[in-house]
Amino acid sequence: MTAPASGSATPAPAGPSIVTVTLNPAIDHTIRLDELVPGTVLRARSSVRQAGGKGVNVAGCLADWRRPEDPPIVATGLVGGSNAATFEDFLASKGIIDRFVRIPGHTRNNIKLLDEAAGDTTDINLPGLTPLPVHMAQLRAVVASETVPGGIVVLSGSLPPGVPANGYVDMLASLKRDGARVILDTAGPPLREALAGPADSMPWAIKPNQEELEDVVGESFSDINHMIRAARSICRRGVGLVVVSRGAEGALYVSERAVLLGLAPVLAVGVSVGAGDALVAGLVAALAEDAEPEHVARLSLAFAAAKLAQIGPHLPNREAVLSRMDAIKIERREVTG
Ligand SMILES: O=P(O)(O)OC[C@H]1O[C@](O)(CO)[C@@H](O)[C@@H]1O
Repeated sequence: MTAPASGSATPAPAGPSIVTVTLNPAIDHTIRLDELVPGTVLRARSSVRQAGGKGVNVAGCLADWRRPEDPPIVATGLVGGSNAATFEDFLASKGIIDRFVRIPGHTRNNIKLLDEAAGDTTDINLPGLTPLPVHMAQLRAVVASETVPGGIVVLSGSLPPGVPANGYVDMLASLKRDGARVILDTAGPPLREALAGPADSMPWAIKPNQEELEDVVGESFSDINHMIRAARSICRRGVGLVVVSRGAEGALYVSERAVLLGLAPVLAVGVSVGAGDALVAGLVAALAEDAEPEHVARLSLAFAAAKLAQIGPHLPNREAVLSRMDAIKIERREVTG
C-alpha cells in the first residue's frame, strides 16, 4: 500500500469490508420468448449472456449501490479459466476486486427462459465444474486473507459437484473465528448441514425462500405464524436473522429483536431472476450501516424491487433504489412461541 503524502490524511473507509463468495457461478443466458410452449419450436425475441451466480449478483448490486468513500467490494469463488473473461470484464466494469480462483474448464451456462406472456422465468441451472481439493484450499486461503473482524462475508449459492454438502460448515467456523459477520444464502442439503453444524459456526443471517425453509425444518407451513415459528426455531440455533423471501409477497424478517413482515406490491412486476440476490445485497447494505430492523427490511426489499427492472447483476442508481422504499409496508408481528 502507498503511504499517504506527508500532511495529507487518507480518509478511513466509510463502511466495513464486504466479500462475496460464489463457489458455483454461472454465465446466465437469458432468452426472451413471446410465450414458452414446451414441446414446440420457438423463436427467441432476444438473448443475452451475463456473468451470474448468487454471490456475483450480490457483488454487482452492491457495487452499483456503493459510494466512492466506501471500500470496494471483493468477489471471490471458483471460476472456469476457459471463459473467465466474462467475469473479469464484468467485475472490472463495476470496480469489484476480482479474487476468483481460476480452475480448469468452462464455467457453466445457466439458461433463463423469459416468458413474456406468462410474465415469469423458467430457470435451467446446470451442475457446474468440479473443483479439486487444491482449488478449495486456494479458495479458503483467499477468503481468510480477505476477512477482517467486523467485515461482512456473503456465502451464496449451490455447492459445485464433488464438494460435500457440509462444504460451507468449515468456512463458516473459520470466518466466525476471524470475527466476520456471515450471511449464508443457500438451499437444500448445504443449508441443512450448515444449520446442523456446531454453535460456533452458525451464520449471522440466512435468506431462504419459503420452500427452502420448509425443507430445512421438514414442515409445510399452514400460515404465516407457522413460518414465523419455524424461523424462530432457526434463531434459537444461534442464527441472528432469518429472512424468508416470499416472491411478490415480500419477505419475513425474524430475529430476537423483532418479527417484521415486509410487503412490497411492486415486487409483482419484472424479471425475478436475481431478485433474491438483490435482497441479500440490500441486507448487506443495511447491516453495513448497523441499521435498525425496520430499515433493514425496507432497504433490502427496495433493492429487490429495483432489481426487477434489470436483467443481470445490476441495480439502478441510489436514488432509484431509495425511491422504492416508500411503497414498502412493514408490519410488526408479535413474537410468540
Ligand atoms: O447457485 P445456484 O443455486 O445454482 O443458482 C445460480 C443461479 O441463481 C442466480 O444467482 C439467480 O439467483 C443466477 O444468476 C444463477 O444462474
